[in-house]
Amino acid sequence: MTLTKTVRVVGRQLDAEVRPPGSKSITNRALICAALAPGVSTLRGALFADDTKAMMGAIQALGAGVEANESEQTVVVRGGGAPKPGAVIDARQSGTTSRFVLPAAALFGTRTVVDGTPQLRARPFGPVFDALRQAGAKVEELGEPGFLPAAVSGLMRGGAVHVSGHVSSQFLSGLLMAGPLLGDGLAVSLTSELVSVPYVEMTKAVMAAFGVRVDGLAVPKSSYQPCSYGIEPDASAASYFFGAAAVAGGRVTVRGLGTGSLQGDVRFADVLELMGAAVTRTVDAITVTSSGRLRGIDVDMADISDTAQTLAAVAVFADSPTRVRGIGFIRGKETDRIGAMVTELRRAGVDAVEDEDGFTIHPGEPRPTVFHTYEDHRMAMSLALLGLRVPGIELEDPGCVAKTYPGFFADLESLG
Ligand SMILES: O=C(O)C1=C[C@@H](OP(=O)(O)O)[C@@H](O)[C@H](O)C1
Ligand SMILES: C=C(OP(=O)(O)O)C(=O)O
Repeated sequence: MTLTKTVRVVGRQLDAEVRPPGSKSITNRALICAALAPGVSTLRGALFADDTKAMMGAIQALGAGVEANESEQTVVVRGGGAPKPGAVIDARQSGTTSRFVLPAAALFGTRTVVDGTPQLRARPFGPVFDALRQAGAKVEELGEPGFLPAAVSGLMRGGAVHVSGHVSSQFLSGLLMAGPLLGDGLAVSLTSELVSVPYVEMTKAVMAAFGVRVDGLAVPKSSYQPCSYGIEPDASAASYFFGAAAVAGGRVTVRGLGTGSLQGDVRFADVLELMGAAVTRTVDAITVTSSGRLRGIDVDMADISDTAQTLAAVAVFADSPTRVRGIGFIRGKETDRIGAMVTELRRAGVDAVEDEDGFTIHPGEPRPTVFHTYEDHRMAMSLALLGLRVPGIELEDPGCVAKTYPGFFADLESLG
């Protein structure tokens, strides 16, 4: 029998504050930069979840010392080491870990194997393999061509490389982070339009905190400096709490995220504003207030696609259809997120339509449903929002949220 989680309906207007755990994306960038910085760095406010534990294991395999203190949310990293011959990295389910660690591993010339779960093995890696070869590395594709597992070896020299942008921005971010340690530096050109653009700005900002400058997409040869680095809460995680205010009505404040955030996904609050919610922002908090009455919108989410499923759940309760565009590439994430979301909403009786580059959600009254979650944390966290308003919503395999947010259901229940 599958273990399920029943979501409790919120019977009154919300009035709550929450501080989600640290950003997955910033934690995994800071771990890579700290591993490449000779000396001791301290990361504060780090995320402890499956994806970041995968990265902690990965940088240890690359020779870094890692002292993690989960209750304090700190990670002390001794950087500047090197992998031992025969190193094997298990990136688990984590796209960021695998795509960031491949270029970093190729800096050492030691043969290193990178692999992950069957789900990660089904996600695309061809663009980073090609780019590493252009920079002088040897890449062995040990399974299906273009997919994990793979082994990198041979010393990369760097120089000019071309990489596609339309599949994932993580290829570009991973290359940039390895760039300063290459003999010839690195100058990347994109061969197709970049998705998830704010994540590349985040990459540059974290590199800058560790003393490395990026000019456009060129990284001159330089070196990382160890530092003490504070990590803000996860903005994709925050989208579920903003969504909760929109769905249940009332007010939710997310602490620790504000006008200076490094994360594009804070813009999910702007999307709810377009739907009729009120949003206030300070340097340290974002508050979403809603009457629960929402209008449908037409929106491009190519920059903030991790929040597209959150919007799909919210859009069910709007008074007109919502069309989301620009996110065809999310079919290659933990699951085909467009197909999965449309399938599940339709199972609940909602008129949801799959488009090539997104979906359209028509207003509806979902019926009690046990939702499949497709081993995708964002399917579980998004569909949970329906349960705040509709009785009888259950989620299969609720433990899948551990990929980025092990305490999600406790925090959701803390809202009221
Ligand atoms: O660089 C990052 O930290 C991420 C980039 C995005 O992926 P894509 O660039 O593949 O869209 C996002 O979906 C992922 O959760 C984290
Ligand atoms: C797509 C995601 O993760 P990743 O690509 O890092 O596995 C996500 O967290 O939604």
